[in-house]
Amino acid sequence: MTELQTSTLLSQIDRPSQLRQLTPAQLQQLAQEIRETLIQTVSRNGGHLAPNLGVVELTIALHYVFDSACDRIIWDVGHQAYAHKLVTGRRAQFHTLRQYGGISGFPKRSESKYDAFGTGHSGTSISAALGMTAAHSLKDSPCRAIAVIGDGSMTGGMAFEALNHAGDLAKNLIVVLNDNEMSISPNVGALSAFLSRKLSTKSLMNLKKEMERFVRTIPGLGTNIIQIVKRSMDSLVTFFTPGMLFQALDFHYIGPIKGHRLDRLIETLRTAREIEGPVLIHVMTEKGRGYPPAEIDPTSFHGVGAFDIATGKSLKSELKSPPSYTKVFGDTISRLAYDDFKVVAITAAMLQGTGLECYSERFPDRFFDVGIAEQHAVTFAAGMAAEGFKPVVAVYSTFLQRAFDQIVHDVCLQNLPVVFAMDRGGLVGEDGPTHHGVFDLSFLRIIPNMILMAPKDENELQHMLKTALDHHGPAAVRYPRGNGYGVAMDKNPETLPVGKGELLREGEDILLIGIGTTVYPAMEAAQRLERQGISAAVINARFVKPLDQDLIFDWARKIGKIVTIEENVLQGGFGSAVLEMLQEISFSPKSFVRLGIPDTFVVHGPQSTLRNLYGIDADGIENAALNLLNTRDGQILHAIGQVARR
Ligand SMILES: Cc1ncc(C[n+]2csc(CCOP(=O)(O)OP(=O)(O)O)c2C)c(N)n1
Ligand SMILES: CC(=O)[C@@H](O)[C@H](O)COP(=O)(O)O
Ligand SMILES: [Mg+2]
Repeated sequence: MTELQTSTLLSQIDRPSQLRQLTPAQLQQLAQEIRETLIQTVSRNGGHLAPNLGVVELTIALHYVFDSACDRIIWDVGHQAYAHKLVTGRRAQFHTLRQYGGISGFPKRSESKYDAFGTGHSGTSISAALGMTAAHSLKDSPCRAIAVIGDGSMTGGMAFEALNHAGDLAKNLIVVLNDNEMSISPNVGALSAFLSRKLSTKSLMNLKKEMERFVRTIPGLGTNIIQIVKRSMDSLVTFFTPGMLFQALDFHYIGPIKGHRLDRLIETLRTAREIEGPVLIHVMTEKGRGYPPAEIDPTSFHGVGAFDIATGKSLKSELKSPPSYTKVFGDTISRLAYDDFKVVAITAAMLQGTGLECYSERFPDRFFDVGIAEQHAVTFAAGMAAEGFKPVVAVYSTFLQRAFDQIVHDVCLQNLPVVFAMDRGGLVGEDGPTHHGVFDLSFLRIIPNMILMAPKDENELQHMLKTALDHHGPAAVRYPRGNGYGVAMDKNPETLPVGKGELLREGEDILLIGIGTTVYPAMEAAQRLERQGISAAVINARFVKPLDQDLIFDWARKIGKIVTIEENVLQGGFGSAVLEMLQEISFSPKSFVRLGIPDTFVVHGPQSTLRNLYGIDADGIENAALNLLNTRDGQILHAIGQVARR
């Protein structure tokens, strides 16, 4: 073996096969260098620090044992793939992590041949790895597929569907269960409790040793009897440990293994590679390992903004900023739950992210964290609604996508009063295409019985939540990632008239109709247009469904030139709804432009950059309005997102 002679080993690793040239001591040193790089980079760019620090040794071991040019390593969620990126040829770009134009914070097939499968949503790795394993077998390929899944992600139904199928297929799949006893917050559920039976495992191991010793002291027992006792003790140990579950699913179970011991990991992975049939390796790791602030508070360091390395403190300005929409949601729902004991809140492992921490402390009996199980969350809510409760499913827009059928079949078809509080609606920023919540207006507005609204600011959010809870059927409120505008908050949340928008500004030349985050930019564009002698009317639609037909038709008829603006895909979204409504009443506007996200997956980058890119900020709306006013009457322009700049 040629040893690499350098103090910075990482700078010499251009491809994973080079890891095999390193000595055990060098591999340890590399782990240290990777940790330093992770801390440095994430402290500047933000990102998922604690999950990544926890899998440094596991990443090295996987790339050491497997030939990742051929074998497929699939990272579940993919928020822990930074070390993988560092050793697979992206070291030089790593400083651009999560930045616009830079490398993604998640595995991405278009970014590297080593990113075997794109991820961002939880629970997909075992299915994908099993699909690859089945494909390899059909192709007669020797390549292996390895799913690396966290204990949190293992709480999702899809992971179990895949395990069930894998046991049946009996192919050579390897699943690495990365157990740090944490989801974003401490992991919940019976499975989690079962997996963490380590103490009992230890005591059972001791018991086993003692029994063996004892049996050997009994005179006259032949080796056969001793072997039988030993074997029964082995099954006893497995029976009372996590192995039992996976063995019942026809997996070979190995573990629990210490996940920061490179030698153990390498040895175990080598063993697993030689086993016929599906194998599950249970690896115990520590979230945040090697950076004390993250070890102490792995939840805050799960995903962080820029921070000071010495103190671990956020570098976000200390200046008082307006409350986030998430905070306003949490405060409002607590208030509404105080007034009405039938209000219950449900999260799918996003306690902090959805702003339910205070609520969960005040109303522990009426709070349910179901694990990373959005589909179950929705049908669970439907069950509670059927019994007269008013469930609020607090969920990121992007994660609700996977519960579409539950919304249709279990909630809307039965017209049950479930409230969907959809945080992170619209462009979320640095997490990128896996996390942008830009489809919800389209996929929810097509479902009968659903009402769907989006607030223009944080004050309107509290009113919409009250409106949703007062409604006698399914209701969805969609709001963005980030802070409100700092507007005055009305003292009490009020019920808004369902299906009514508001006219914010009268005008004569052009009509701007915004929804949610696009309303204030539309107002700003209108002010800029006014300075150029153009009079723009602005409507805040408030509801995507039902639309305020009277208000929109009234102004559409008066002005005839219309721009709709939405932070959603144009396909089937808000603008489409307005067009359909006008067509239904046989009204043809003189010209019509829809601004929104075109038929594409939006990359990662700051929200402001992305909004500008797709022309849904004040600049874009102003430009679109000027372009439209320069066109001949009688033209219906179906703008596709980016509008040509003047
Ligand atoms: C479908 C879905 N729901 C929610 C999330 C948000 N989320 C990202 S990571 C995470 C926790 C994952 O826990 P685990 O798999 O144990 O990984 P760890 O962070 O502990 O390494 C959650 C809930 C997601 N990515 N996908
Ligand atoms: C990986 C994942 O899905 C979450 O950690 C997500 O990145 C959180 O996003 P927010 O930062 O918007 O809460
Ligand atoms: Mg975990």
